[in-house]
Amino acid sequence: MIRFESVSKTYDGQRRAALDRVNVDIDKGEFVFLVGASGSGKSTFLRLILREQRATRGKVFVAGRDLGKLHSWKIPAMRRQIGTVFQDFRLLPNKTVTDNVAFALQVIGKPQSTIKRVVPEVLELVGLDGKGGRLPEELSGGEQQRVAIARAFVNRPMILIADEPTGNLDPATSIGIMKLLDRINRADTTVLMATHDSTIVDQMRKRVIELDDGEVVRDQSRGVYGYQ
Ligand SMILES: Nc1ncnc2c1ncn2[C@@H]1O[C@H](COP(=O)(O)OP(=O)(O)OP(=O)(O)O)[C@@H](O)[C@H]1O
Repeated sequence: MIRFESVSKTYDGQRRAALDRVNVDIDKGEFVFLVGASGSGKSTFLRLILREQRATRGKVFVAGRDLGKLHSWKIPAMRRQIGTVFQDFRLLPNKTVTDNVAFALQVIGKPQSTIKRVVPEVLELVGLDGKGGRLPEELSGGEQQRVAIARAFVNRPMILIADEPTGNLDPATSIGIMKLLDRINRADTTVLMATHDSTIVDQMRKRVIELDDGEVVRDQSRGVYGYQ
């Protein structure tokens, strides 16, 4: 589903590579934690998958497509297959929960009848039924993150990328969010999550890929946050 073949990325004007000859193969339906110190290259790794950045050397494949050869007009369609969730939720503050989720479908041209049917379904899936009429500011942080996950998942993407999704949440709320991501993963969505949350990584026992200074220094199935 995601394949990095000897991928290096050096940002313009930088001497050090943000990613250095990275080889990674992630299968459909896997759940993968991406860990590493600040500046180790996690966000760069995620940006390459979204084609927000291009590899300086090597090849990145998503769903069999070589992103280096992807025409720029094909990028939006490729990105539609990837849901994204961030630490800071990134909801539209003046839109209700329902409208935040519906908007994701409107922009890709889904008919109103589909939107009316699908949005309540996904809100129920994330545990927000009955809260569709609220504004983001009327929700807790955990609930706001559930809206963001609903929005990322409503189009049933093949891949869900989560960049520090529990970074702003307390431990109990974080567990709820992880249960939700686990459920989404069980529905055959490949989940890739960058995190500093060692408790979560240690509890979940999923595959762990660790970056250090742009290099993969560990790739462990059923791993923990740090070395054992
Ligand atoms: N747009 C950019 N231009 C130049 N250098 C960059 C850019 N983005 C990141 N870098 C550099 O690339 C390296 C990797 O950064 P990256 O953001 O991928 O790390 P990270 O692991 O996601 O860090 P964090 O956990 O703090 O989010 C760092 O040295 C950073 O300074």
